[in-house]
Amino acid sequence: MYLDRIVETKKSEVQRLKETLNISEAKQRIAAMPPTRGFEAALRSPKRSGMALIAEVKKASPSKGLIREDFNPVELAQAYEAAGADCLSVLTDSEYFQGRAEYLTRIREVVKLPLLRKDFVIDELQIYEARLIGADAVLLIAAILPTDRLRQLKALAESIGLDALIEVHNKEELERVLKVTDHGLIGVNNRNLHTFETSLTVTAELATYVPEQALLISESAIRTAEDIAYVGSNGAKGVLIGETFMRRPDIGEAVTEVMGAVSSRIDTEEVR
Ligand SMILES: O=P(O)(O)OC[C@@H](O)[C@@H](O)c1c[nH]c2ccccc12
Repeated sequence: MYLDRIVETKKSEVQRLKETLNISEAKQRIAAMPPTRGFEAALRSPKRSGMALIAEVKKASPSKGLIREDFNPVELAQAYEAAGADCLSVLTDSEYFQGRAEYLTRIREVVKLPLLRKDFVIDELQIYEARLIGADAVLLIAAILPTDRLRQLKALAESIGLDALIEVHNKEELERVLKVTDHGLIGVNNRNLHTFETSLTVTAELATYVPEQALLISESAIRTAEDIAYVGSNGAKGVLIGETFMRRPDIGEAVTEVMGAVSSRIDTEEVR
Protein backbone atom coordinates (compact mmCIF):
# COMPACT_ATOMS: atom_id res chain seq x y z
CA MET A 1 0.00 0.00 0.00
CA TYR A 2 1.36 3.34 -1.01
CA LEU A 3 0.72 5.13 2.30
CA ASP A 4 2.90 2.53 4.05
CA ARG A 5 5.61 3.10 1.45
CA ILE A 6 5.48 6.82 2.03
CA VAL A 7 5.85 6.32 5.78
CA GLU A 8 8.91 4.12 5.16
CA THR A 9 10.40 6.87 2.98
CA LYS A 10 9.69 9.43 5.71
CA LYS A 11 11.43 7.24 8.31
CA SER A 12 14.61 7.27 6.28
CA GLU A 13 14.29 10.99 5.62
CA VAL A 14 13.99 11.55 9.37
CA GLN A 15 17.13 9.45 9.93
CA ARG A 16 19.00 11.64 7.46
CA LEU A 17 17.58 14.79 9.00
CA LYS A 18 18.90 13.67 12.39
CA GLU A 19 22.41 13.89 11.02
CA THR A 20 22.05 17.54 10.06
CA LEU A 21 19.52 19.06 12.48
CA ASN A 22 19.81 18.91 16.23
CA ILE A 23 16.91 19.96 18.40
CA SER A 24 18.67 22.43 20.69
CA GLU A 25 20.18 24.25 17.74
CA ALA A 26 16.79 24.23 15.99
CA LYS A 27 15.19 25.77 19.09
CA GLN A 28 17.78 28.53 19.20
CA ARG A 29 17.33 29.41 15.56
CA ILE A 30 13.55 29.38 15.91
CA ALA A 31 13.72 31.73 18.91
CA ALA A 32 15.41 34.30 16.66
CA MET A 33 12.82 34.00 13.88
CA PRO A 34 9.91 36.40 13.30
CA PRO A 35 6.51 35.14 14.53
CA THR A 36 4.33 32.97 12.29
CA ARG A 37 1.55 34.50 10.21
CA GLY A 38 -1.56 33.04 11.78
CA PHE A 39 -2.80 30.30 9.48
CA GLU A 40 -5.94 29.48 11.46
CA ALA A 41 -6.72 33.16 12.07
CA ALA A 42 -6.62 33.86 8.32
CA LEU A 43 -9.05 30.99 7.70
CA ARG A 44 -11.39 32.24 10.42
CA SER A 45 -11.80 35.59 8.67
CA PRO A 46 -11.76 34.63 5.00
CA LYS A 47 -11.71 37.09 2.11
CA ARG A 48 -14.84 35.54 0.65
CA SER A 49 -17.53 35.51 3.28
CA GLY A 50 -18.63 31.99 4.10
CA MET A 51 -15.77 30.01 2.54
CA ALA A 52 -12.05 30.11 3.21
CA LEU A 53 -9.58 28.97 0.57
CA ILE A 54 -6.30 27.14 1.04
CA ALA A 55 -4.82 26.97 -2.47
CA GLU A 56 -2.21 24.30 -3.08
CA VAL A 57 1.08 24.46 -4.97
CA LYS A 58 1.49 20.89 -6.26
CA LYS A 59 3.39 19.65 -9.27
CA ALA A 60 2.56 15.94 -9.20
CA SER A 61 0.91 13.29 -7.06
CA PRO A 62 1.08 9.50 -6.73
CA SER A 63 -2.51 9.14 -7.94
CA LYS A 64 -2.31 11.54 -10.90
CA GLY A 65 1.35 11.60 -11.89
CA LEU A 66 2.56 14.90 -13.32
CA ILE A 67 -0.20 17.50 -12.92
CA ARG A 68 1.48 20.64 -14.21
CA GLU A 69 4.42 20.71 -16.57
CA ASP A 70 5.05 24.43 -16.60
CA PHE A 71 5.68 24.64 -12.84
CA ASN A 72 7.06 27.81 -11.33
CA PRO A 73 6.10 27.61 -7.64
CA VAL A 74 6.79 31.26 -6.85
CA GLU A 75 4.73 32.59 -9.78
CA LEU A 76 1.89 30.20 -8.96
CA ALA A 77 1.90 31.36 -5.34
CA GLN A 78 1.77 35.01 -6.44
CA ALA A 79 -1.13 34.26 -8.76
CA TYR A 80 -3.01 32.58 -5.90
CA GLU A 81 -2.38 35.55 -3.66
CA ALA A 82 -3.61 37.99 -6.32
CA ALA A 83 -6.72 35.83 -6.79
CA GLY A 84 -7.60 36.17 -3.10
CA ALA A 85 -6.55 32.85 -1.59
CA ASP A 86 -6.56 33.04 2.23
CA CYS A 87 -3.65 30.64 2.75
CA LEU A 88 -1.37 28.46 0.66
CA SER A 89 -0.44 24.79 0.96
CA VAL A 90 2.98 23.87 -0.40
CA LEU A 91 3.96 20.26 -1.05
CA THR A 92 7.47 19.66 0.28
CA ASP A 93 7.65 15.90 -0.32
CA SER A 94 9.97 15.26 -3.25
CA GLU A 95 9.73 11.51 -3.74
CA TYR A 96 5.98 11.27 -4.41
CA PHE A 97 4.80 14.83 -5.13
CA GLN A 98 7.90 16.40 -6.74
CA GLY A 99 7.86 19.10 -4.09
CA ARG A 100 10.77 20.75 -2.25
CA ALA A 101 11.26 22.44 1.10
CA GLU A 102 12.97 25.24 -0.78
CA TYR A 103 9.76 26.06 -2.70
CA LEU A 104 8.11 26.99 0.56
CA THR A 105 11.06 29.13 1.65
CA ARG A 106 11.12 31.00 -1.65
CA ILE A 107 7.36 31.51 -1.66
CA ARG A 108 7.52 32.98 1.84
CA GLU A 109 9.84 35.72 0.61
CA VAL A 110 7.38 37.02 -1.97
CA VAL A 111 3.86 36.39 -0.69
CA LYS A 112 2.29 37.55 2.57
CA LEU A 113 -0.14 34.64 3.00
CA PRO A 114 0.24 32.04 5.77
CA LEU A 115 1.78 28.80 4.49
CA LEU A 116 1.03 25.15 5.26
CA ARG A 117 3.85 22.68 4.93
CA LYS A 118 2.17 19.77 3.16
CA ASP A 119 4.09 16.60 3.93
CA PHE A 120 3.83 13.35 5.86
CA VAL A 121 4.91 14.26 9.39
CA ILE A 122 5.80 11.36 11.68
CA ASP A 123 8.55 12.87 13.86
CA GLU A 124 9.25 15.94 16.01
CA LEU A 125 12.21 16.87 13.89
CA GLN A 126 10.01 17.44 10.84
CA ILE A 127 7.99 19.94 12.88
CA TYR A 128 11.10 21.93 13.81
CA GLU A 129 12.19 21.72 10.20
CA ALA A 130 8.80 23.03 9.03
CA ARG A 131 9.20 26.12 11.21
CA LEU A 132 12.79 26.64 10.05
CA ILE A 133 11.94 26.52 6.35
CA GLY A 134 9.24 29.17 6.88
CA ALA A 135 5.96 27.32 7.43
CA ASP A 136 3.11 28.75 9.51
CA ALA A 137 1.24 25.46 9.86
CA VAL A 138 1.78 21.72 9.53
CA LEU A 139 -0.45 18.90 8.37
CA LEU A 140 -0.92 15.99 10.78
CA ILE A 141 -2.52 12.94 9.16
CA ALA A 142 -4.51 10.80 11.60
CA ALA A 143 -4.21 7.74 9.32
CA ILE A 144 -0.46 7.52 9.99
CA LEU A 145 -0.34 8.74 13.62
CA PRO A 146 -1.48 6.94 16.76
CA THR A 147 -3.55 9.19 19.05
CA ASP A 148 -0.73 9.87 21.52
CA ARG A 149 1.69 10.84 18.75
CA LEU A 150 -0.94 13.14 17.32
CA ARG A 151 -1.31 14.82 20.70
CA GLN A 152 2.46 15.21 21.16
CA LEU A 153 3.12 16.52 17.67
CA LYS A 154 0.25 19.00 17.85
CA ALA A 155 1.49 20.31 21.20
CA LEU A 156 5.03 20.66 19.87
CA ALA A 157 3.83 22.47 16.74
CA GLU A 158 1.86 24.95 18.82
CA SER A 159 4.75 25.48 21.24
CA ILE A 160 6.83 26.86 18.36
CA GLY A 161 4.06 28.97 16.86
CA LEU A 162 2.74 26.60 14.18
CA ASP A 163 -0.95 25.86 13.70
CA ALA A 164 -1.90 22.25 13.01
CA LEU A 165 -4.34 21.06 10.38
CA ILE A 166 -5.39 17.59 11.48
CA GLU A 167 -6.55 15.39 8.63
CA VAL A 168 -9.10 12.57 8.86
CA HIS A 169 -10.84 10.38 6.33
CA ASN A 170 -13.25 8.29 8.39
CA LYS A 171 -15.19 8.22 11.63
CA GLU A 172 -12.67 6.15 13.54
CA GLU A 173 -9.93 8.69 12.79
CA LEU A 174 -12.20 11.60 13.63
CA GLU A 175 -13.10 10.05 16.98
CA ARG A 176 -9.42 9.72 17.84
CA VAL A 177 -8.78 13.32 16.81
CA LEU A 178 -11.65 14.54 18.98
CA LYS A 179 -9.89 12.96 21.96
CA VAL A 180 -6.97 15.28 21.22
CA THR A 181 -8.88 18.47 20.41
CA ASP A 182 -12.42 19.76 20.01
CA HIS A 183 -11.38 23.01 18.36
CA GLY A 184 -8.81 24.14 15.83
CA LEU A 185 -8.52 22.99 12.23
CA ILE A 186 -9.97 19.65 11.19
CA GLY A 187 -9.42 18.63 7.59
CA VAL A 188 -11.66 16.01 6.05
CA ASN A 189 -9.84 14.41 3.14
CA ASN A 190 -12.32 13.38 0.46
CA ARG A 191 -9.61 11.13 -0.96
CA ASN A 192 -8.95 7.75 0.62
CA LEU A 193 -5.15 7.64 0.95
CA HIS A 194 -5.12 3.85 0.59
CA THR A 195 -7.31 3.44 -2.49
CA PHE A 196 -7.21 7.00 -4.00
CA GLU A 197 -10.99 6.90 -4.30
CA THR A 198 -12.65 10.30 -3.89
CA SER A 199 -16.12 11.39 -2.86
CA LEU A 200 -17.34 14.69 -1.47
CA THR A 201 -19.92 12.80 0.58
CA VAL A 202 -17.05 12.00 2.99
CA THR A 203 -17.16 15.66 4.07
CA ALA A 204 -20.94 15.60 4.48
CA GLU A 205 -20.87 12.39 6.52
CA LEU A 206 -18.13 13.42 8.92
CA ALA A 207 -19.26 17.05 9.28
CA THR A 208 -22.12 16.01 11.56
CA TYR A 209 -19.57 14.88 14.18
CA VAL A 210 -17.31 17.94 14.01
CA PRO A 211 -17.92 20.34 16.92
CA GLU A 212 -19.11 23.87 16.12
CA GLN A 213 -15.98 25.53 17.50
CA ALA A 214 -13.68 23.53 15.20
CA LEU A 215 -13.09 24.81 11.66
CA LEU A 216 -13.88 22.13 9.11
CA ILE A 217 -11.79 22.16 5.95
CA SER A 218 -12.90 19.96 3.06
CA GLU A 219 -9.83 18.64 1.22
CA SER A 220 -9.29 17.12 -2.23
CA ALA A 221 -11.32 16.47 -5.38
CA ILE A 222 -13.12 19.83 -5.37
CA ARG A 223 -13.61 21.04 -8.95
CA THR A 224 -16.55 23.38 -9.40
CA ALA A 225 -18.61 26.15 -7.84
CA GLU A 226 -21.31 23.49 -7.31
CA ASP A 227 -18.83 21.43 -5.29
CA ILE A 228 -18.13 24.48 -3.11
CA ALA A 229 -21.86 24.97 -2.57
CA TYR A 230 -22.25 21.28 -1.71
CA VAL A 231 -19.47 21.05 0.89
CA GLY A 232 -20.42 24.49 2.24
CA SER A 233 -24.04 23.57 2.81
CA ASN A 234 -22.79 20.40 4.51
CA GLY A 235 -20.65 22.15 7.11
CA ALA A 236 -17.29 22.97 5.50
CA LYS A 237 -15.95 26.40 6.48
CA GLY A 238 -12.99 26.14 4.17
CA VAL A 239 -11.63 24.15 1.23
CA LEU A 240 -8.19 22.91 0.23
CA ILE A 241 -7.84 22.74 -3.56
CA GLY A 242 -4.83 21.79 -5.66
CA GLU A 243 -5.31 19.85 -8.87
CA THR A 244 -8.28 21.81 -10.21
CA PHE A 245 -6.23 25.00 -10.18
CA MET A 246 -2.91 23.43 -11.17
CA ARG A 247 -4.38 22.01 -14.39
CA ARG A 248 -5.48 25.44 -15.62
CA PRO A 249 -3.09 27.72 -17.51
CA ASP A 250 -4.62 30.80 -15.86
CA ILE A 251 -4.69 30.17 -12.11
CA GLY A 252 -6.44 33.43 -11.23
CA GLU A 253 -9.27 32.77 -13.65
CA ALA A 254 -9.68 29.25 -12.26
CA VAL A 255 -9.86 30.51 -8.65
CA THR A 256 -12.51 33.08 -9.56
CA GLU A 257 -14.54 30.52 -11.49
CA VAL A 258 -14.65 28.06 -8.60
CA MET A 259 -14.71 30.42 -5.60
CA GLY A 260 -16.31 33.57 -7.02
CA ALA A 261 -14.70 37.00 -7.05
CA VAL A 262 -13.48 38.74 -3.92
CA SER A 263 -15.51 41.90 -3.49
CA SER A 264 -13.08 44.77 -2.92
CA ARG A 265 -13.31 46.98 0.17
CA ILE A 266 -14.33 49.95 -1.98
CA ASP A 267 -17.29 48.00 -3.38
CA THR A 268 -18.48 47.06 0.09
CA GLU A 269 -18.21 50.66 1.24
CA GLU A 270 -20.25 51.85 -1.71
CA VAL A 271 -22.96 49.34 -0.84
CA ARG A 272 -23.11 50.75 2.68
O1 LIG B 1 -5.43 18.25 -5.63
P1 LIG B 1 -6.70 18.12 -4.86
O2 LIG B 1 -7.52 16.93 -5.24
O3 LIG B 1 -7.51 19.41 -4.90
O4 LIG B 1 -6.29 17.90 -3.33
C1 LIG B 1 -5.54 18.84 -2.58
C2 LIG B 1 -5.13 18.25 -1.23
O5 LIG B 1 -6.29 17.98 -0.49
C3 LIG B 1 -4.30 16.96 -1.41
O6 LIG B 1 -3.14 17.30 -2.10
C4 LIG B 1 -3.96 16.28 -0.10
C5 LIG B 1 -4.79 16.11 0.95
N1 LIG B 1 -4.16 15.45 1.97
C6 LIG B 1 -2.91 15.17 1.59
C7 LIG B 1 -1.87 14.54 2.30
C8 LIG B 1 -0.67 14.46 1.67
C9 LIG B 1 -0.47 14.92 0.38
C10 LIG B 1 -1.49 15.53 -0.33
C11 LIG B 1 -2.72 15.67 0.28
